[in-house]
Amino acid sequence: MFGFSSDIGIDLGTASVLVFVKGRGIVLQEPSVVAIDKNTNHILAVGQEARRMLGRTPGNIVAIRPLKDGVISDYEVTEKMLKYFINKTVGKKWIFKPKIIVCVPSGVTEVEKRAVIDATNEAGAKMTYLIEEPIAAAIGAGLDIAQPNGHMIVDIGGGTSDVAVISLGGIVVSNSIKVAGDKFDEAIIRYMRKKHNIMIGERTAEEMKINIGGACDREEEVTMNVRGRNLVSGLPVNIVVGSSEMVEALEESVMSIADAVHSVLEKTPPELAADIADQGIIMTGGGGLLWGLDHLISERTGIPVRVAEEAVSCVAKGTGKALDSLHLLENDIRNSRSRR
Ligand SMILES: Nc1ncnc2c1ncn2[C@@H]1O[C@H](COP(=O)(O)OP(=O)(O)OP(=O)(O)O)[C@@H](O)[C@H]1O
Repeated sequence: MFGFSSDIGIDLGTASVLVFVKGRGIVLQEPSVVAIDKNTNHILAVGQEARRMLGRTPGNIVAIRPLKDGVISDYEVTEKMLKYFINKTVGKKWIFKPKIIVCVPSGVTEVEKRAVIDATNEAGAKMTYLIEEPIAAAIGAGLDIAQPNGHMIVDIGGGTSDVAVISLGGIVVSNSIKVAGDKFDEAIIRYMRKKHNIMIGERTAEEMKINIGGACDREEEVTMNVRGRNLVSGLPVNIVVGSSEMVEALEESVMSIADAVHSVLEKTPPELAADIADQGIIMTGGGGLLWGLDHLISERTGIPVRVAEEAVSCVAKGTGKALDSLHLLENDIRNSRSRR
């Protein structure tokens, strides 16, 4: 059965992929994970199903996260994953191929941009456009970025934290660091190994971050039962971990994000800095939901911080909305040659 395709916005994230279809909104949100049979090179599962396999695969199966630190680390697998998600969204056979906008972190190099464009074209786009993450996040957070008014966006994803000052539809000052949600998880794994002699998996670390993690101490300590493997005995163990321990584990990562925000503010022209001081900083992305991070950045900068509504889907929504203004955003969106 042949179908008509609609234009698509994709937030191609390190942790998850979100797909926005014009007229339908966000239609897909799945982890950026692919499970592959190493012997045959066949894809066994993509997204949610593949994520369940992370850390639990037999020798011949590998569960891969093809994006690392906000950029494509495994090109072929990224292309296959994109193909799968695009097919899942619009079907396999189109009369017209869709135009696709993909969102990339503000710090990506030309080579990395090219890799995203090629993978998307290979996956079936008629034309691929790129939009920088902070611009998409700002549009998704409902800001009117076309005005001569300074806005600061802090988008904390899985692989990168993007800090940007936006005015008149463009980025004036920005910084992108490879410290975000994934580094929080790694810090928790390291902490558990050092302090408790326990090895935990990535998924457990993420659960701990979401349930008891924090950038500063809570009024009331919360705890979680954590399962792992004792490094000395090699046996499975259960221990109770408290939220104040997580503050200690995450301190260094959280501080580098606060430093990045501070350094962008230092480089911001005074008029725009005054606008930001009036309106506050907007935080988006899943990593921005870390308990108390808004509070910590606000304390460090003296500027109020607001976490955007639906912080995780903000970038995808903004990418989708940008489909309506491709002509207006031509300066920020890099066009690519279409492929046959
Ligand atoms: N409530 C929460 N508290 C803390 N972290 C969270 C919460 N919810 C999600 N996260 C984290 O947010 C991160 C994913 O965020 P998001 O989906 O915005 O990233 P991404 O767009 O895939 O990554 P990137 O933009 O770096 O490519 C993950 O590290 C996830 O563990």
